[in-house]
Amino acid sequence: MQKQKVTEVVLLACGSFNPITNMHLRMFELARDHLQDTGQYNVVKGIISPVGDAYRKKGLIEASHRLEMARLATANSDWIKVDDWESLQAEWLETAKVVRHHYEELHAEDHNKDDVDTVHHGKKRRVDENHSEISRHQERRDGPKLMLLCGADVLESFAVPNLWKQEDIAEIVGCHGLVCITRSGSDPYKFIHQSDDLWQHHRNIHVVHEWITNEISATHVRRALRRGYSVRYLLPENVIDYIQERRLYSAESEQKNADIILAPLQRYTSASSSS
Ligand SMILES: Nc1ncnc2c1ncn2[C@@H]1O[C@H](COP(=O)(O)OP(=O)(O)OP(=O)(O)O)[C@@H](O)[C@H]1O
Ligand SMILES: NC(=O)c1ccc[n+]([C@@H]2O[C@H](COP(=O)(O)O)[C@@H](O)[C@H]2O)c1
Repeated sequence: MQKQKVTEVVLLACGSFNPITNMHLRMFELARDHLQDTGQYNVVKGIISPVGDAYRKKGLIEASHRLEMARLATANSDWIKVDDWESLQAEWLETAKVVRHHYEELHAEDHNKDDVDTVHHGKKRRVDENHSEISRHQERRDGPKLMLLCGADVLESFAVPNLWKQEDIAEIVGCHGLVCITRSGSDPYKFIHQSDDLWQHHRNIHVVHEWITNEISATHVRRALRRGYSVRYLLPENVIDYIQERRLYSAESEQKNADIILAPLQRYTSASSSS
């Protein structure tokens, strides 16, 4: 019997992580179990990429703190790492660009090994050229695949008018892959079924059903913190200590960016809706 080829996978989670919660960590475990159960994949690394301050979401505290909390939360993990590249960018970056950056990093060694002009230089090119380059590259190489890891709310946000560029969704889902964790109130299977664009790539979308309904969200955690309620068991202990020592979340911190009339994402969406 022919042995099935096992592909190495790196999981990338992008988000605010304001703050990181146990659910964010659990997402990685769920995704790894699910992919490895198929017998087709071996998950070798998880990357947490907190969004930069320029995202200007209401209540978003400084990236330096969000990074440090994510580092504390993953200190005991031998496979989940925190990456600061996205958070250090002066401007907000679309997720497709973050995925591209990490894909390039992963394959940088390969690129150095040969002279072939690959996606490494794709940054300056049009996105469709990038797509075919990534596909060609993936066909040629045995290197790890990069998959975006997210909750079902992010998948469903693909349908919010002008929030995501179609070519970005095609690049993320079509060229790389998506692992989506169910959240209560979401139905990712139905969502994928109803979208012709996503259905085209449905084999690249791995839906992981979280049977232990878990609605820990950073919003709930911040709310509890500013009301002085316990958040024990929702976040790692060392993250709670970090927050409490610095009094990071308060009514005041929740008002951060509240006066921003056009946050970068809205600017981008209104620009693309008028073009
Ligand atoms: N309870 C959950 N179940 C499944 N996915 C989750 C859950 N909580 C967060 N995620 C996912 O984690 C990723 C990063 O989350 P992010 O910090 O941006 O969102 P969040 O925890 O929902 O925060 P907020 O409440 O501030 O919007 C996203 O893909 C999000 O969908
Ligand atoms: N067009 C895009 O690439 C796009 C749009 C909306 C959110 N995102 C990303 O999704 C993640 C989660 O965002 P929220 O915390 O706003 O749900 C963030 O990393 C953000 O950068 C990307």
